[in-house]
Amino acid sequence: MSAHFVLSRSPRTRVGLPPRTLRIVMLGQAAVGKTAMAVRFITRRFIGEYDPTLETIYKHEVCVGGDVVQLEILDTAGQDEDALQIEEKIKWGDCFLVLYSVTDRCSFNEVMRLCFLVSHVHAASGGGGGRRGAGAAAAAAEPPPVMVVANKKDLECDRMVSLQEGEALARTLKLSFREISVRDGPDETAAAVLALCGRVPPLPDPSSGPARRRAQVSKLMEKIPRIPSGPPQSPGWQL
Ligand SMILES: Nc1nc2c(ncn2[C@@H]2O[C@H](COP(=O)(O)OP(=O)(O)OP(=O)(O)O)[C@@H](O)[C@H]2O)c(=O)[nH]1
Repeated sequence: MSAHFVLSRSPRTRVGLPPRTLRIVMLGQAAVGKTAMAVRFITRRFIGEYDPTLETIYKHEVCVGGDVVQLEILDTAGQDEDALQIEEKIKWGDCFLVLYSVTDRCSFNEVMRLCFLVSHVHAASGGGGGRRGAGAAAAAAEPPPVMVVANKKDLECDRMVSLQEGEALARTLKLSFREISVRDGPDETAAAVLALCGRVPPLPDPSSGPARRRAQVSKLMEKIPRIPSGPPQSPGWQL
C-alpha cells in the first residue's frame, strides 16, 4: 500500500448510527514502542522519553474504505501480567499489532508466544475476532487479523534481529509483517495501522446477537481509561 495519505473529504457515516468501532490491541514486551506507535498514529508526534505504560485505550476516528470508523486502540503494558487478564484483552480485540524491537532479541522471541496466544484465545472463544459467531461460518473459522511489527529500524547500529528473521517468522506464522521506525516519521506507522484495519471483515449487523455480545464489555476492560483524540488537529488518515 502506498504511504501517501490524504485528508478524508466526505467520509460516509451510517445515517442515524454512530460510526462503527474497530478494536486494535497492541501487544509486545516492554519498551518496544507500543505507546510511541499509538501516539504517533493519533497525533503524528513522536514521544522520545520512556514511561512504562499504564494501560490506555485511545479513541480515534479514521476513514476506512470511505466509511468513518471509530478506532479503539488498547495500548497494553509490556510488563509481565496475569494470564487471565491478557486473555480478556485478547478476547476484546478485533485485530492485533504484535511489536518487537529490532534492537532487542528477547522481544522478538516473545512474538511467537503472543501470536499463538491470540490464535488460541480466539479459537477457544469461537473465532472471528471480537465478533464471535459473526453470522457466517467462514468468519468463525477465520483467525483475527494480526500484524507483526518490527520497530526501531532506525537504530541500525544496535540491531540484533535482521529483516530476514522477522520476515521468516511472519511467514511461518502466516501473518503480515512490517519493519518500521516510529521515530523516523508518521507514514510507516499509519500505513501499518490502516493496512491492519483494512483486513478486518465487516462488523455484524448492530442488532444481531454477535454484535450485542461484542458490546458486552468485561469489568476489566471497563476499568481501563479511555482517551478520546478530540477534534482532528491535522488531516486524518484515510485508507
Ligand atoms: N530510536 C527509536 N526509539 C523508539 C522508537 N519507537 C519507540 N522508541 C523509544 O523506545 C522507548 C520505549 O517506547 P514506548 O512506546 O514507551 O514502549 P512501550 O512498548 O509502550 O513500553 P511499555 O509501556 O513498557 O510496554 C521510548 O523511549 C521511545 O521513545 C523508534 O522507532 N526508534
